[in-house]
Amino acid sequence: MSKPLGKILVIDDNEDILLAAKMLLKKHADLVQVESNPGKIPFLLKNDSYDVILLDMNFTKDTTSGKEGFHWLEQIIEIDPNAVVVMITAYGDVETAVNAVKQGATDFVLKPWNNEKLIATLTSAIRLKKSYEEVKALKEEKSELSSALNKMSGPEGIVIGESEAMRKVFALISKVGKTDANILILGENGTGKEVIARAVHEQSLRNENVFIGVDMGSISETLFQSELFGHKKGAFTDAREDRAGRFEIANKGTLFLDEIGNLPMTLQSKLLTVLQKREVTRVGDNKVIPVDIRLVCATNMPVYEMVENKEFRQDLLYRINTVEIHLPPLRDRAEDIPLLVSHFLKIYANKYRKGKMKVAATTMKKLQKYYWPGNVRELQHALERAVIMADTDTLQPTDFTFLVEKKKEEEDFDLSEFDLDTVEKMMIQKAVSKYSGNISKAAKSLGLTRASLYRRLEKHGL
Ligand SMILES: Nc1ncnc2c1ncn2[C@@H]1O[C@H](COP(=O)(O)OP(=O)(O)OP(=O)(O)O)[C@@H](O)[C@H]1O
Repeated sequence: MSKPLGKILVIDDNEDILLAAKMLLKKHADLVQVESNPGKIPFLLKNDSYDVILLDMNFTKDTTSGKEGFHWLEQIIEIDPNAVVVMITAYGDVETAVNAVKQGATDFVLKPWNNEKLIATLTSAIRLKKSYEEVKALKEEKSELSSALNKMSGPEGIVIGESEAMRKVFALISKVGKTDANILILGENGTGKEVIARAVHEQSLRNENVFIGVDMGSISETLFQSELFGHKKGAFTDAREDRAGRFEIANKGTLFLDEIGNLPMTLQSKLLTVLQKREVTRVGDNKVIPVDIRLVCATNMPVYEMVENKEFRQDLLYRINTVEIHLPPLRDRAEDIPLLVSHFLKIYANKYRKGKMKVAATTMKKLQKYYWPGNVRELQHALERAVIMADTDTLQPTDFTFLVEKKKEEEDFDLSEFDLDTVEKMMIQKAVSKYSGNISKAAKSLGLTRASLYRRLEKHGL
């Protein structure tokens, strides 16, 4: 356990004072760094951070003006505006010391000091620094919270579903919600991964604390570390303020890393290190900050295939997937559609002041038959649009003509999921079947000669 005085820097040109300070303070502090040359202050502060700095007022022998003390105090505060500086001043020179406090010092001690008094002064100075830091962290958390709350102003929050698949999901959430197990939510776009992540947080013991989401797919490589781990003022050109990262802000709460499958390999290892150690260091700083978070990740990418293709780190996957929640696509749980429809209908009829609205039975059938490539999100938007455009209070199938039927096979054919060889094989199969085995026509449609199509048929064992 760390000692009450933490890390102390003592600057005095009198070696006897430094020795006495070191002997006394080392029992109460984790580190006592002593320095007789104040010119080294900038170097020392750039390479380490101190909980309190004990600074002599007068350095050049026989000088009692305190000028040098003021100079170095100013330098320290310029480097670290939150530094806690306790001035050492000669007996009888209280006036100068009071001026130093006016200029930013936290307190002062008189030379020769009383040991107990010195410890007490330093202890309350440290306490003051801690409360500065807490206020600062609270301010940062507050601003993050309000922006997170703004993003939540949509109809999120309630999880709708009564299908067998969704019941299983709910049962799993109530089983693992109260544990701190890492959760990986897998599902297509718009299936409700974020809604489920919030539900996990609501059911957890952390629900009085924050839920912080990060879209890993939209963070640029350069901003990754600063966004997630924070930065110190001046760490890079745009770092105008000290800033807490998402990990720090989520402390004691839930951190939701969305689209984790989109994270480049180089950043995956950085993330893994933090998840293993459960501590972060802000960019440009060397202070290690422990973080206590519950981790929930989500992706629509085939992470297991990605591991096989060396596009996703296996060790990272095993770190995040203690419990997996699979969200089935909406087309596989059409029995949830009527509930979702009435949920969104209520919200949008209310929002657009349309009074009570309903959907015709034929419309519901159409909606239940549709393929919903964008899942619940697409259904939600379809209803919003239909409500806005409707002239009567009953939505008819014609109110949804904008939904274009797509064949399942076409949807399944997502080129980005296959390698070149597989895509070639699929294209050939498609062409041959389209032209009912007519090789000349299939070859022509593929832009190949008959001979080269035959060669490829052989290569793919077709
Ligand atoms: N079961 C549900 N009950 C109520 N609303 C839902 C449900 N599932 C999804 N939604 C709504 O659908 C929209 C999309 O949900 P969400 O953002 O959670 O999906 P996602 O899977 O995280 O999407 P993406 O993969 O694009 O990030 C949201 O507006 C959400 O409120």
